[in-house]
Amino acid sequence: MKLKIAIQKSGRLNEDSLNILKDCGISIDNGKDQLKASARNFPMEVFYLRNGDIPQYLRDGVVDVAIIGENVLVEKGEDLRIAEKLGFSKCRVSLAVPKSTKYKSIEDLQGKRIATSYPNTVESYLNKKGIKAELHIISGSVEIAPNIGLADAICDIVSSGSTLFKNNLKEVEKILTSEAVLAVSPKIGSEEEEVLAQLQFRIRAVLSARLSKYVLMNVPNDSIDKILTLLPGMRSPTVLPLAEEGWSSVHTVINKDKFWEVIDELRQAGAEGILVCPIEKMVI
Ligand SMILES: Nc1ncnc2c1ncn2[C@@H]1O[C@H](COP(=O)(O)OP(=O)(O)OP(=O)(O)O)[C@@H](O)[C@H]1O
Ligand SMILES: O=P(O)(O)OC[C@H]1O[C@H](OP(=O)(O)OP(=O)(O)O)[C@H](O)[C@@H]1O
Ligand SMILES: [Mg+2]
Repeated sequence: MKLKIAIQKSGRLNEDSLNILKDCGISIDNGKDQLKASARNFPMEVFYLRNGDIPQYLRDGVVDVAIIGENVLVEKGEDLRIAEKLGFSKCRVSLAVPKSTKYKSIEDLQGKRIATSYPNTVESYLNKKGIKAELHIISGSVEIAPNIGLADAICDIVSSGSTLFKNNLKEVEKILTSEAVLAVSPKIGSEEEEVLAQLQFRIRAVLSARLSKYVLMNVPNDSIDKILTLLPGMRSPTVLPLAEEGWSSVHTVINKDKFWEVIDELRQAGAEGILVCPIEKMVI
């Protein structure tokens, strides 16, 4: 028995999906043109598929789990269960109009033409707002549509906003936010569920580690109390005496973003020789 997992064959999610499996200690025979590969050291079989086809494969039980953009689930797989959010490929799905359009509210889209690759997502958003519009479904390069007279507005993925900017468009409504997720087939068997639980355990250890840093610093003993109040997110830091009298080494795990917020205060409080190290795995 093997857990069948789908990942995107090529595109935005492919590399990060393979990386997270690798960080989970799972090595996959990497045949570039293969559509299916086996893991060497974990009961898993990998299927390389188009992101957009994955919800149907999950529903049919062709695969047990998949790494997929949350936005695709909203569009085509609202019935499917999300087991884990994976923290990469963060983006949003938004409505945008030409910069020159005077836009006050969603009412301005009443009766307008909207180009999109995500018709269900747009349709349900507009329905909720009581707006009727004409949808033009296109599969790519959506942002070009207003410039060639095909549409008055678009709905597509936005990340940095540079594609909108280059096409003279402005974002006017944020419909949803998305990131890569691990989605589960409703037909998954009980043995496969057990493997999935092992996989999730590993994924959580990898994701926690990615968010954290191991920090070490030398601190004069009379500053230890002050330093400990500055270090957020720790339960119990380790304090060890240095060979030099009157000094200690303080070790702790810290959220990687928090570190920059407190670095100046740590130094002012007397911390020296601060080391920030990556953590490979973290089991909480
Ligand atoms: N610019 C972006 N920044 C961050 N994430 C993105 C961006 N564009 C797309 N994504 C996310 O990556 C997923 C895959 O996008 P990509 O463009 O590679 O494939 P696709 O054309 O949607 O799918 P398919 O595999 O069916 O061809 C999207 O569903 C979305 O969740
Ligand atoms: O806000 P930005 O950072 O510019 O990202 C948004 C763009 O990224 C995606 O396209 P992608 O590059 O995947 O090309 P595609 O249309 O061929 O899928 C998406 O469809 C947007 O066009
Ligand atoms: Mg794309």
